[in-house]
Amino acid sequence: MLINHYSVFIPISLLDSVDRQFDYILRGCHCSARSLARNMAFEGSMKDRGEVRIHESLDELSTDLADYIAELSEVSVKEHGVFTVALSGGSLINLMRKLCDAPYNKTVDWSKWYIFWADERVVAKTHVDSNYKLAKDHLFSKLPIVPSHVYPINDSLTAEEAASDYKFVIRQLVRIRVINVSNISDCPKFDLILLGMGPDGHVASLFPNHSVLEEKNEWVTFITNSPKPPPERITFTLPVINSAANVVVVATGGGKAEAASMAIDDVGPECLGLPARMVQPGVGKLVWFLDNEAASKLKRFS
Ligand SMILES: O=C1O[C@H](COP(=O)(O)O)[C@@H](O)[C@H](O)[C@H]1O
Repeated sequence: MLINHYSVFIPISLLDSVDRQFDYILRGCHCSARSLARNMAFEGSMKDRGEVRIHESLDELSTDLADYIAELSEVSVKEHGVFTVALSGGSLINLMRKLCDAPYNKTVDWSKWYIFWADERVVAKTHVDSNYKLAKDHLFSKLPIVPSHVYPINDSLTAEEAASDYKFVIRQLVRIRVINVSNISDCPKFDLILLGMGPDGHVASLFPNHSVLEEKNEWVTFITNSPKPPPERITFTLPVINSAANVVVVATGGGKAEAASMAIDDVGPECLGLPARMVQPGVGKLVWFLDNEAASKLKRFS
């Protein structure tokens, strides 16, 4: 027997050690009754840190992530005719791979997708380090996305020029209302910004203790001294990320457990400057997709 996408509240007796700020939902995806217990995933929400979804396996996480993105796409297309989505690079792209499979490849209205990058390495679009190349090779070359709806950075420019050019491109699309405008800032309001998180807690190309975290005026900025190679990058700023209608942060593996705890748990002021913790959409929704390893140091889920 297959049981798909059911939800059941955990008996309160099982939650004795859990802070009551959370509403826990026990959720099984695509699993047989016998394997139910093994395939369970936890889902909870916590004030301004958003919703946290913890998965037993990468396969289950990928399915839930694809479901979630497909749902947001449907809602956005219904509400304003398009789905504007900003991608990151890294492990996120492989975790989005299920979007290329049934049913999503047929059911999602790909013609309405407009694709941007929350951060990009300043390298040629054909370079192995390019976030555009990664997404193209593994995602949108396999999907019927309209080529003119894909907005890579201009790779013939310097980092500074590329950031300013990208901002211009986004501004034009805001002007013609392909991209919505935030009503809490003068920033674009992307329907979805998808972020990975590094073991140091960086998101997009916003690195810990970097002056880029202070940028309040620009939509897109650049760095030339990234602690993670390659050094030259452009990135959405925190005001843009925090103006999105939806932000998803995906982190997997034990190497990210400390950063995940610092980003999500109710911890001391020393964590407040961690880039992943500074992701705090003003009116949008924040959802964390973690596997067990990345969630292993979360106080509230242990
Ligand atoms: O350099 C980058 O790293 C982060 C995290 O990558 P991951 O492989 O650890 O998931 C990524 O989100 C960002 O887009 C990328 O430029």
